[in-house]
Amino acid sequence: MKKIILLGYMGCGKSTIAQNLSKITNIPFLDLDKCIEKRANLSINEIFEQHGEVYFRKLEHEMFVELLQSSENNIIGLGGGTPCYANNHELLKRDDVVSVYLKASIDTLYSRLVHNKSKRPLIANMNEEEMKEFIAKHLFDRSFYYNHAQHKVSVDDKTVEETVQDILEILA
Ligand SMILES: Nc1ncnc2c1ncn2[C@@H]1O[C@H](COP(=O)(O)OP(=O)(O)OP(=O)(O)O)[C@@H](O)[C@H]1O
Ligand SMILES: O=C(O)C1=C[C@@H](O)[C@@H](O)[C@H](O)C1
Ligand SMILES: [Mg+2]
Repeated sequence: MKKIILLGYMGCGKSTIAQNLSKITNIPFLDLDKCIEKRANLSINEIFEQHGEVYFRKLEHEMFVELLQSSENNIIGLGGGTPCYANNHELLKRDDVVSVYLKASIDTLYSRLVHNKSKRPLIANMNEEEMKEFIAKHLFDRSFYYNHAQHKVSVDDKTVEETVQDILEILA
């Protein structure tokens, strides 16, 4: 069975959707951010603060490659930036994976992130106006990489269950 990779911008629902998909399919879920935190014994925020983003991106790439190398069946939820560094986007095209971009609009992302930004170091210190502009520009830059996924699922105005159903149809 192929590994299932969920990707997309911060707050698009990778962790939430992957957990629910995992319950239905009985395929174990691995969250790349959580794997990195465990390996470094630090939170994502602490890694950024103590070692900087470049160090984080290196760890992120190594951990992603390691997860892909394991023979276990998994659903892997990537970090929001994973496809955009270290040529990770090329790994989304591999024959032994099914990669799905959870595509969310700027408004959807903003409304999900605005009250829930403290654990996300890239936006933690922004006010609401700064955040909206940041998301718009950042999403534009990152879309090139996200679009390397094999499949795209729009998550706007959908419940968790509806998005999970869309992914099950891709996997069928
Ligand atoms: N229909 C929905 N689908 C997914 N998440 C939703 C939905 N409606 C609300 N949410 C909320 O949006 C947030 C999505 O956050 P989640 O941590 O799953 O995103 P993420 O893509 O993993 O972000 P990050 O890249 O920062 O890890 C959660 O708080 C979740 O409860
Ligand atoms: O979008 C990003 O670059 C990030 C998203 C999170 O999942 C974490 O991987 C980290 O906060 C960086
Ligand atoms: Mg997540």
